[in-house]
Amino acid sequence: MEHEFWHERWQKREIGFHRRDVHPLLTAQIQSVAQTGSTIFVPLCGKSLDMQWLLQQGYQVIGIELSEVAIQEFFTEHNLPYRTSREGPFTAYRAEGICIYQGDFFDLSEAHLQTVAAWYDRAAMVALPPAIRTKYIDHLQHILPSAANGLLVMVEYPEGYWKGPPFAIHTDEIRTSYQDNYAIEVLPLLPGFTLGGDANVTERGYLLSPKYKA
Ligand SMILES: C[S@@+](CC[C@H](N)C(=O)[O-])C[C@H]1O[C@@H](n2cnc3c(N)ncnc32)[C@H](O)[C@@H]1O
Repeated sequence: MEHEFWHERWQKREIGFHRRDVHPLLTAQIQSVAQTGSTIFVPLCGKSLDMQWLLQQGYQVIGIELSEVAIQEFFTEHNLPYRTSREGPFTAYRAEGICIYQGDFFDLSEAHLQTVAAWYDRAAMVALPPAIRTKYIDHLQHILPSAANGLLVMVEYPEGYWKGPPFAIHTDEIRTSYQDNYAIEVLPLLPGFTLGGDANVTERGYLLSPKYKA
C-alpha cells in the first residue's frame, strides 16, 4: 500500500479498522508477553484505544504511525498533553509513558526499540499486501530486541471473500514468517471484528517467544 492510500483513509475518515473498544485478546494475553511497567511496541498503531489501555495498566508504549491526523487525534481524544520533536525522519510525539513516531515504519531502527519487552500487532501485518508484508516481517525481526515477545492478532476469512486490507493471514503464514526465530503458540479462533458479526470473518491470536535471546 502506498503511503497516500493511508493518508487518504485518515483524511476521508475511512477508518473502519479503528475499534471503539479495547481488543479482548490484548486484555486477556498481555501478561503472557510482558510484565506491567515494561515497554510495548505497537507497529502501525493508528489511534488505537489499546495504547491508552496499556498506559492505564502501567505499561510504556512506543508506536509508529504514518498519519499525523491519527496521532494528534489519539492524544487529543485522551486528553494527553504532548510535545513534539523532530528526530531524523520522524516527528516524535511524547506524553507521559508514550512515544509515537510519526513516519514510515521502515525508517525505524534498533535504537528506537531498545527498551521494548514485547510487540503487539493488531491490524498491522494484515494491513499490508504480500510483498510489503515480507519486508515488514524482515524489518521487524531486525529491529526488535532479541528477547522481545510478540502478541499478534490476525484476521481470517475464506479466499476471495474480501479484497483486503485487511488481508487474511492464516496460521501457515505466521509459522513461515516467524518460526525461525520464535516459538509460536496458536490461540483459539474468535468471532470476527465486523460490525454486527460475520461468520466468515474471524480473528486469531498468536503468542511468540524468542528461541534465541542474546
Ligand atoms: C489498519 S490500520 C490499523 C491501526 C491500528 N493498529 C489499529 O488497530 O487500529 C493500519 C495503520 O498503519 C498505518 N501505516 C500503514 N503503512 C505504514 C507505514 N509504512 N509506516 C507507519 N504506519 C503505516 C496506517 O496509516 C494505518 O493507520
